Amino acid sequence: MFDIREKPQNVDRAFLVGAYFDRRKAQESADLLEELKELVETLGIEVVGSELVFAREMTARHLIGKGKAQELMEAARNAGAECIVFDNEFSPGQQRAWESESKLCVIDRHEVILDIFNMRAKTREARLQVELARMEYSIPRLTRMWAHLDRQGGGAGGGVGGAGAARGEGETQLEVDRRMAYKKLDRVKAELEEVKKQRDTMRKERSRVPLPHAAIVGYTNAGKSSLLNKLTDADSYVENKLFATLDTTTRRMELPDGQAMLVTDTVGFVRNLPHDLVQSFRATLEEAVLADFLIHVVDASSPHAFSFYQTTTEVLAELGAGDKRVVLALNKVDLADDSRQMELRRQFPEGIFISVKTGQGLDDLFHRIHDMLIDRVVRLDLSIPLDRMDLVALAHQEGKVLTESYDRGVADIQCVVPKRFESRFTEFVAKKKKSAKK
Ligand SMILES: Nc1nc2c(ncn2[C@@H]2O[C@H](COP(=O)(O)OP(=O)(O)OP(=O)(O)O)[C@@H](O)[C@H]2O)c(=O)[nH]1
Ligand SMILES: [Mg+2]
Repeated sequence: MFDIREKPQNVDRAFLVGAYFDRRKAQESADLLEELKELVETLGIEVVGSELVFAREMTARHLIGKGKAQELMEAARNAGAECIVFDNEFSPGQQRAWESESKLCVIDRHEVILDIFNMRAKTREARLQVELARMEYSIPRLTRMWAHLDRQGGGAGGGVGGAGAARGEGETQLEVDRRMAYKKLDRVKAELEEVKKQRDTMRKERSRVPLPHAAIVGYTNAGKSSLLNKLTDADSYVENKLFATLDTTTRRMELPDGQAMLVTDTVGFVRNLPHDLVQSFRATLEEAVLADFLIHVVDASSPHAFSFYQTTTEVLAELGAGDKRVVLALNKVDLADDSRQMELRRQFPEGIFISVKTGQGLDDLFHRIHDMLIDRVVRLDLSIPLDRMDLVALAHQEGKVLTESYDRGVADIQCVVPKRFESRFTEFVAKKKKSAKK
């Protein structure tokens, strides 16, 4: 069988490297390296050292200059690291070069995130999505895996290839491995399709009850699951960890005025999230794309709040949810002092300060959500001819019919329907009755 390396499990100490090639990016790269530290620690790996490197140009073999590369390898070894983690994305070739010269395992940010996702994925769908993303990442790196096995004296039969992977004539072992890997990839894709179909069915079931639907989105650790729990008395998995949630949970909630709606919790975003990982979580995030509006949660206590906010909006745009209406909730305001709050007010004039922990600001949030629901529906007075009874049926099905009467081949109805259906009815909007002025 084709297996993906479970490398970080064998690694206890890591040395981090972040390289930047434009002096203006110094601060951003330093922040990202700090975040990488958190990501690596999430995997249970101790960070024994790190270095931020400025390089004038990228090189094909080591990404950065050879002398600097050797210096870093030396530093990593001296610090007792078993692994070098790069904040930049590596080509498979660059990764190989670093590994063979440093004799340490070398991974990049992409692989760290894949491993965290792998650790966290719980439902079948999330597991399949992660497996798919990891396979897509690993296949171009198969030569490297194979080299590892060779070195361990494992060779044929172990890890890659295996039973049923008989080598065709003129086929190298590597080609056999690739063929097997692609076969497995297709299997996982097919299985995922199946799960998606089930999810679609569930969604259709849900849309039969025409409840408004909001999705909670935001950077990882912002407090999305906490907010869902607070809003719905639900029991979503809350933890002070990155990517605690990898599946979407949809729950019903009631606003203080008794109005019901659905709320979905989603996976958190992170800067430099591998593109294919975003793609593979597209299905899960579809909930966000299909929701009537979004509740964007930002961790107000983080000095990086604004850049977290930007990342989330960028990923949302990439997913096709860029033009959704948004309620912006600046959470954890209990941890932000007055001057910080003033700064946030400048950065996010439309934001609502909340604290899921203390309950502060939740009433404001409810109000804003309530406002969102009001302009989601439209009230119509209609005169529909009887040969268009399908529209009367549509009004019943998708909205609420308030009054209904039949007279001389025409159905007069007053109804409230979701805005997206309004255009279907415009032709039959009742002319205003002539006012009896004369
Ligand atoms: N001080 C404070 N902590 C909060 C607040 N809201 C959430 N937290 C904490 O923030 C951490 C992250 O909360 P989660 O709800 O798991 O965050 P999330 O956005 O769902 O995170 P992921 O699922 O990892 O993307 C937890 O330790 C929460 O207890 C708040 O208003 N104030
Ligand atoms: Mg969560």
